[in-house]
Amino acid sequence: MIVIDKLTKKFPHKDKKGQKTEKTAVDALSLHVRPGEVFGLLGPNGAGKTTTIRMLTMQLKPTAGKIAYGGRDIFSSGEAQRVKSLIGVVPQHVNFDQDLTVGENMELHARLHHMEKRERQQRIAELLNYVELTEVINDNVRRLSGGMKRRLLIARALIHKPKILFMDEPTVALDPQVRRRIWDLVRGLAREGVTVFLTTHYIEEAENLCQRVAILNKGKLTALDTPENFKERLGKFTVEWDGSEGREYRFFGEKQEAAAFAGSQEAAGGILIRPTNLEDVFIELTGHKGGL
Ligand SMILES: Nc1ncnc2c1ncn2[C@@H]1O[C@H](COP(=O)(O)OP(=O)(O)OP(=O)(O)O)[C@@H](O)[C@H]1O
Repeated sequence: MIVIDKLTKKFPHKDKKGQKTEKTAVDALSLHVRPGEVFGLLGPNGAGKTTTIRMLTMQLKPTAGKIAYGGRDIFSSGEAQRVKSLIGVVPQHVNFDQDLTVGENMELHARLHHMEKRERQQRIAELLNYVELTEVINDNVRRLSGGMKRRLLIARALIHKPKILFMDEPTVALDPQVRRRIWDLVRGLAREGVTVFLTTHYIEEAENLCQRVAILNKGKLTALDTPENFKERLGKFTVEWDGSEGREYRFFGEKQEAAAFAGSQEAAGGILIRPTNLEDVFIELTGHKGGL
């Protein structure tokens, strides 16, 4: 179980006049993630997602608050090694050793985890097979496509069989086909009992992949629920039409209510009744359009 309690990060900041002040990137965030869950942290740019992941992966110390895995505070003394073996990290930006091959990059990471030679070789072969990169084991990492690099990042993060996998924007800038392949990999991991904590600003990703989603806005937890419950709470049916300032939206619990409302708006252009999606929820809660 991941327990996050009033987690806060403030950075030194200079205001417009050049005066020293502080910027709160993460503001008293509290939530739990269950073992084996795929949990999504969704939010617009600058919401504090990366800062949260960096604290969860011990790359950054919180200003206040607590993080515990299996009931133990990750920042208490003597915990670093336990946490390192418990977690795997897929960073937002590719950070391979550019002069090495795919296999050598994996090998380097396995050595960092003090794995023995035979175990290393076996695990590297198994993982490259899992992410379908066996054929490029001897290629320099520079030669990989964006999607292949992402899959290699995932394989590398799994080298020591972590119980919790953190993924920061795992499919950013990938085409939809590659994105779906990565989603399949994540689902497979969850089936094997790995807890996956991911950040994304792709609504579709959260909706398709995550059992529960937390919406972060300006560092604060705005809402937390399953994608289904979010949609149900807003109203499962959406009526949208061309208003005076762009598209307008109304949400309804029952299809008949939506149809009756749409009927009463006959004069409006482009009227449409459709199922509510997580993007509608996101816009209602944050005022931002997602996926940008
Ligand atoms: N090292 C830092 N020093 C100062 N401010 C920072 C630092 N890192 C992040 N911030 C600020 O904290 C806020 C949250 O940033 P963060 O990168 O966590 O957001 P994000 O939700 O991951 O955004 P994106 O989707 O753009 O990656 C932003 O206002 C950012 O400018």
